[in-house]
Amino acid sequence: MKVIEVENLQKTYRYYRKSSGLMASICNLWQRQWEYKTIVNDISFSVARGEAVAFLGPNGAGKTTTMKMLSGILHPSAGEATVLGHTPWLREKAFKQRFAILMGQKQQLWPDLPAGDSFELCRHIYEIPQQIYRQRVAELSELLAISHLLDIQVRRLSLGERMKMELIAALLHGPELLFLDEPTIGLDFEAQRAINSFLKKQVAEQQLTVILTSHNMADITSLCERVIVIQNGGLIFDDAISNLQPQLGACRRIQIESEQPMQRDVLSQLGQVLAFQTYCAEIEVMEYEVNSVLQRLLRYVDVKDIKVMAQPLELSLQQLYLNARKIA
Ligand SMILES: Nc1ncnc2c1ncn2[C@@H]1O[C@H](COP(=O)(O)OP(=O)(O)OP(=O)(O)O)[C@@H](O)[C@H]1O
Repeated sequence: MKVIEVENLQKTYRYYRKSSGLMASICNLWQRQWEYKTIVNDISFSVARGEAVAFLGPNGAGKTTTMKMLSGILHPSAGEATVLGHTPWLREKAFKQRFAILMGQKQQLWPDLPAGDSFELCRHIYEIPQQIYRQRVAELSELLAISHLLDIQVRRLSLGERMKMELIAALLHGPELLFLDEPTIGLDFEAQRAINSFLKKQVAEQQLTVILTSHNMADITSLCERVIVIQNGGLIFDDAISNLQPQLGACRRIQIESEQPMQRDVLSQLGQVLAFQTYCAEIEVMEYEVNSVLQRLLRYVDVKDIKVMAQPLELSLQQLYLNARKIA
């Protein structure tokens, strides 16, 4: 069953440029020079129930704008979208009951109230039956290990604790679809891990559908198997993460530790030298060359230890952005 279906979605903003100074401000009241900027350009994709999809792209690519359209915050300029069987921008009550949006940069809980009070407010807004509400708060706060903090004002919580509270608030009404925009921004490694493993459990056990936007590769690899990439508002990739590298011509990194001093020249004949110190180095080679490079390495270098690693995801993405720019 499809939870999201998007066809030729487009968003163009109309805005005017304003020169600085009082005179320019006065002139602007009569004479405005309108400009148009297409932020999301004709994108189409669909997402099935229970899928966790990473929605990626460089800064300003149009990710948040797309999420805002799919959650009904923004009206598109053209195109169609059906989310959980609803047209999102009609903002029907039945639709609002079935999804949640969580933005790491925006605080949705009342800072002066304890999170528990804000949850009560959510209970009233979403008309959650008392028993189900109590059960969910207990379950979710226990899973995130913050049951003891429910009575503390939100502004007194750490960033990680606040984010966990925000997650509970988003999940209280049992949404089937969750839009996550940079959920772990600014969080330390431990808090990131706790939130990611919690989300993974929700996806696996509750068949929660997740659309995740993040610049943190750990969020993406721990939760999503599929990735949609947009650049300059256009869709440039939609496939399994594991297919991102093959499409680009996958690279491998070889880390070498040597018993004897190594020669940089020798290594540069085998691959691209990424790091070099006398006794350890890292080179990058194409995946299909790995076997022959390893054989030659063992011949020329007195190897103490050797590690072959996949290219980091962020590099694959960078390469994808570059390739798309060249084609455009
Ligand atoms: N109201 C607006 N009027 C004009 N341009 C806008 C408006 N809102 C957003 N933009 C522009 O739309 C572009 C895309 O913004 P958006 O927030 O969707 O990007 P993003 O992919 O989420 O980026 P980031 O990764 O930096 O969060 C940006 O260049 C931004 O300046």
